[in-house]
Amino acid sequence: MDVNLAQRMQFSSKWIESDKFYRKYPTCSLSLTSKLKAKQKLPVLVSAHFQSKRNKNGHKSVSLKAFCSYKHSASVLESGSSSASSDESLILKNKSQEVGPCINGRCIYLVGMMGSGKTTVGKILSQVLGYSFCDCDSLVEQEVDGTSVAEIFKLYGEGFFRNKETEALKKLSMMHRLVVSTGGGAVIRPINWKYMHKGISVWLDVPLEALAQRIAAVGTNSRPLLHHESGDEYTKALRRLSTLLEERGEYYANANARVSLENIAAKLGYRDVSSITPTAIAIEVELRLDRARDPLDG
Ligand SMILES: Nc1ncnc2c1ncn2[C@@H]1O[C@H](COP(=O)(O)OP(=O)(O)O)[C@@H](O)[C@H]1O
Ligand SMILES: O=C(O)C1=C[C@@H](OP(=O)(O)O)[C@@H](O)[C@H](O)C1
Repeated sequence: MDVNLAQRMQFSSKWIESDKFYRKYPTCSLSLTSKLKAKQKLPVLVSAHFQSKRNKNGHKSVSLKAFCSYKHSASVLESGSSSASSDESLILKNKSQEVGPCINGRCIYLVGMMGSGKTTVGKILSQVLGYSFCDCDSLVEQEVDGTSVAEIFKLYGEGFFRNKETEALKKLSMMHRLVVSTGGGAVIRPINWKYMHKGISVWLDVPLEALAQRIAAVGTNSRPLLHHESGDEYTKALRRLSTLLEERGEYYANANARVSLENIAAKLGYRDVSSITPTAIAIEVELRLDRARDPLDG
């Protein structure tokens, strides 16, 4: 949606700068034509009525009506609606073009608890950055003749899996232009950090309840560390994940950047983190990569 607005806009009864609007509502696209930029000096009051609805596919649709009043007369400047998901994709693409040269081919390691979205977000990021995607668990499975992670745990134990995971991270650390989805437990070994610090690591910090909901929706079969609990899938996942997070929280904090879903929800005005799309999370990862570039330079 392309709505011409003057410099300031009224939104939800408070005044905000148009550039702040982008930061607060990254799914919205507003632009000033050069003609309107010139007209900014006119004493016009522009206000916008903004409505966001979710359609049956779960995609957010945003409609905006912009009003302009000048010398006691008011008129609708422009109105329209658009799907937030397509806006998000565009923002992500634009941000990738900015961030790409800064990260300069370094690998991106996504760390976080099981179910935090490392694979889902990692695939999206790799695509927009023109990187390859690698799932560290899949690499381990390949190394053990296609045996699944759950089977590896059952047949050879966790120690064997952790050694294979370290070997896989060592191999990956010699590569470039990869987005790596690491296993949730990769953070516990200091040697793994030595490898991951060759690239840029980002912690996807997702509240436990949301993790348990996601995992319960797909079942715990592929996640052997969740097998020992009793109860329904949600309770089982929540109980075990909370112990694991207590043990691991400080290790995740070793990452170069943290993307907190609670913070994204607050920023976007969502009550619940489950409304945040993987694309919106990928945008936030790129914003962090952008900010992380200075201390990482050189
Ligand atoms: N932002 C999101 N909103 C809702 N569900 C998500 C989101 N990100 C991932 N999921 C779902 O959560 C589950 C776990 O995601 P996944 O990417 O496999 O996590 P990880 O690789 O960190 O274990 C999958 O079923 C995925 O579809
Ligand atoms: O948290 C963990 O220790 C694990 C997480 C899993 O990966 P995901 O985080 O991709 O589910 C997998 O590596 C293994 O089941 C152990």
